[in-house]
Amino acid sequence: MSENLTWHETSVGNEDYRRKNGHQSGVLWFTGLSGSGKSSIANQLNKVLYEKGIQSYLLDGDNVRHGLNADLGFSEEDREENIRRIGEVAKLFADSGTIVLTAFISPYQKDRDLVRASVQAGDFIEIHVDCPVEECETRDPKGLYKKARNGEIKGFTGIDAPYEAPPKPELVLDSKTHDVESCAEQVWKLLQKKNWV
Ligand SMILES: Nc1ncnc2c1ncn2[C@@H]1O[C@H](COP(=O)(O)OS(=O)(=O)O)[C@@H](OP(=O)(O)O)[C@H]1O
Ligand SMILES: Nc1ncnc2c1ncn2[C@@H]1O[C@H](COP(=O)(O)OP(=O)(O)O)[C@@H](O)[C@H]1O
Repeated sequence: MSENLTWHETSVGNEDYRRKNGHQSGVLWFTGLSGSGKSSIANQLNKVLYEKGIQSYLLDGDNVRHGLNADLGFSEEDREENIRRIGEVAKLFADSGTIVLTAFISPYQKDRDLVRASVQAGDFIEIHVDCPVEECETRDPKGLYKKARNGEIKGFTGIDAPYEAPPKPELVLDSKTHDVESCAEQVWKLLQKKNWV
């Protein structure tokens, strides 16, 4: 970090935004294999939140890699930096009173833990979108598993790059046996139980 920097306190803060919005803010961190359903479920939940008048925003893997993280690839170091930057952005959204939904593979537990540790205690909900790799490969919505099997993509998560399933997530969604709406509904119920909404 550069020297000669001073943190500025702002006159309007997180509690003010939360009071104005009438709900809690924080990070809903969806993690799982490619094709497990992170984007579909987070999108569905975001729609539900929007329709209920809740201040929310979805940060999605492919989209963020088109802009903010366009310089990053899929080595372990680049994935770490990808998640670090997304964590910083998510933190800013949460600070602004928003429920931010993130849909990234985020395969390493240490990277997810760093994001959790960077926000206020209780403001991070880790959601494992759990789906066997065989099912993800059958779905293969973008044809990437096929490419990975053909050797056209190297270091593909679940094929020849690791995915560390979270040992203690706040929620596990079984997206093989539950449809998108039902998975989104489970997250909504958790938000109610935790008095976020
Ligand atoms: N090598 C490799 N491994 C995994 N995924 C790959 C790879 N190359 C490209 N893609 C596409 O990039 C999307 C994953 O980006 P993420 O930013 O979520 O990845 S990570 O969290 O940094 O691991 C992922 O999107 P999702 O399918 O939505 O998960 C893929 O479309
Ligand atoms: N229960 C489910 N939850 C989420 N996606 C599902 C489910 N069942 C089938 N799908 C399909 O699986 C694919 C998941 O793709 P996507 O949401 O892009 O996953 P990810 O963001 O994890 O890569 C979509 O084509 C979706 O329609």
